[in-house]
Amino acid sequence: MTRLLLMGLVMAIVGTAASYFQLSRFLRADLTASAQTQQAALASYVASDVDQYLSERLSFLQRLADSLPAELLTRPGPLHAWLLERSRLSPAFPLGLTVADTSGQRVGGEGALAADSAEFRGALAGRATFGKPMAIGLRTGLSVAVPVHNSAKQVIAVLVGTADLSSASLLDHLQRGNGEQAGDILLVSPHDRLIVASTDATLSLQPMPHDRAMDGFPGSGIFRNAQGIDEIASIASVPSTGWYVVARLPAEQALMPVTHMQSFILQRRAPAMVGVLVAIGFVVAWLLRPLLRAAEQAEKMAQGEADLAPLPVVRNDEIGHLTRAFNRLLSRLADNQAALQRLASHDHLTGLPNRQLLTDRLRQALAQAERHAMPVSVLYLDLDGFKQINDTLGHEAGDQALREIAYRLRGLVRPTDTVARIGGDEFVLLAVGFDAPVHCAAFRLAEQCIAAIAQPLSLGAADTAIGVSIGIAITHGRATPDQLLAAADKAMYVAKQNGRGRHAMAPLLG
Ligand SMILES: Nc1nc2c(ncn2[C@@H]2O[C@H](COP(=O)(O)OP(=O)(O)OP(=O)(O)O)[C@@H](O)[C@H]2O)c(=O)[nH]1
Repeated sequence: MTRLLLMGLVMAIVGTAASYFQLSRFLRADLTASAQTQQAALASYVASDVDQYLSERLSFLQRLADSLPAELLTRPGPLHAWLLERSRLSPAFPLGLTVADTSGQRVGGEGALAADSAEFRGALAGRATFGKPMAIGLRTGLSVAVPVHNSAKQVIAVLVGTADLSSASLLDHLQRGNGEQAGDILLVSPHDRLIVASTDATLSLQPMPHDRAMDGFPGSGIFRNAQGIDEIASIASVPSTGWYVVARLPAEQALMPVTHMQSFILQRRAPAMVGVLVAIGFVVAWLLRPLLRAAEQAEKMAQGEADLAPLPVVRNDEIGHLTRAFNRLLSRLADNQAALQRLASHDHLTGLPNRQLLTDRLRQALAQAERHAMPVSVLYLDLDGFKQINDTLGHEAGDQALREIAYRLRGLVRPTDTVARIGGDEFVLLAVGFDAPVHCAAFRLAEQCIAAIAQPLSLGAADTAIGVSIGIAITHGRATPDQLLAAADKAMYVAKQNGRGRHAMAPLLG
């Protein structure tokens, strides 16, 4: 039963472990794929939003440059007023609008201006150019420079607008895209190796860390970041600036349902498993109880502590079948035992009790005789001239003669008396409860024996006659079996010496 329970336990553990690992793997793959899709959509949405935000500002600035009256370039006051007026009309460049001549000298307006900056040089070369994001106070500023042309399409000045990248509108885009989920979105300038903006404000304008996502790996995947944490990240580019947007989410966060499912399995399945095991234990114990009882009973029988008796058949199942088969085996064993006992206590030729059984019966008879003051008589018979039958007619005929004589002797006594064969041609009759006078009754029985044995025996072709000498011994119980038999044997010798075919009486024993 312990082995069955152990087997059940192992099966339950293996089943739970298999479902634990299979479900975890399946759920992990599923969640990773859906998180990657989600991050990819988010990154490209934010990237196109940022691109639109910057393109709008660029084209607005270019329109402004194109509408700038050339004569204002020589009149700083009115130019300044013109720029202030445009700033008021549009919040696109809250951190300043500045006009510089081709040597980089500010002509009017306010805000960042650097004659050696890439954007200034780009604009001088006739290209609208984005500058490097920079901190302006607590804000993140981005300078955009566009050329101002004269009617001959020559660059006569540069208009620089400084947009606010930390402005609510840009962050709104990022935060709205980020939604409820943890993780963050970064706007990265690979050229400047700089984080331009992030939903995590502390990362804004920080140097770009070195990891695969940040290095511009296109598409989506699971990456290990600079802190050694696995992230599900997607990258989408912002074409107008060459920047890109990284939408990233800690893998642990994305795979939270896997952790929940695992703890659910461990917390719910473990008690259920214990319950199932207890139930299995009870059922197995109920099923095996008859078998255990039968085994116990059989063990007692084997040890000799209980009699060989059929086991009760409790149920009509396999165990009942086994119990019935065991009972049949038991019955055969009892038969064999009885046959063995009979062989040990009976003469195999005539079927009469042998000397051992005669001695037992004598002991019982003597004990009873002593208690009830009853006489016990023993007649010791030895055939006369039996050897001659063997010698003349053969051993087989001798056997037949012995069987016939045994049969005749049995017919002379009561069922409670004993006729035993104790030697080759020696028989003993044990008779109890003769009427008084006992010796007369014993004589009568002896004469009946002599007469019965004298009857011709049909052995082979001719009838044969045989005689018998009989010694009689009588006691009232105060002799041992051996003493009684020895006395009867001695008397039988007297009968032989007196001429055979007769009986003689031993002196009365106590
Ligand atoms: N056929 C047969 N003969 C047996 C068996 N057991 C013993 N005998 C023979 O019985 C004979 C008994 O010997 P005895 O008692 O000396 O023979 P007996 O001729 O009766 O001699 P007395 O008693 O002096 O008359 C022997 O020849 C044994 O071989 C048996 O089981 N079958």
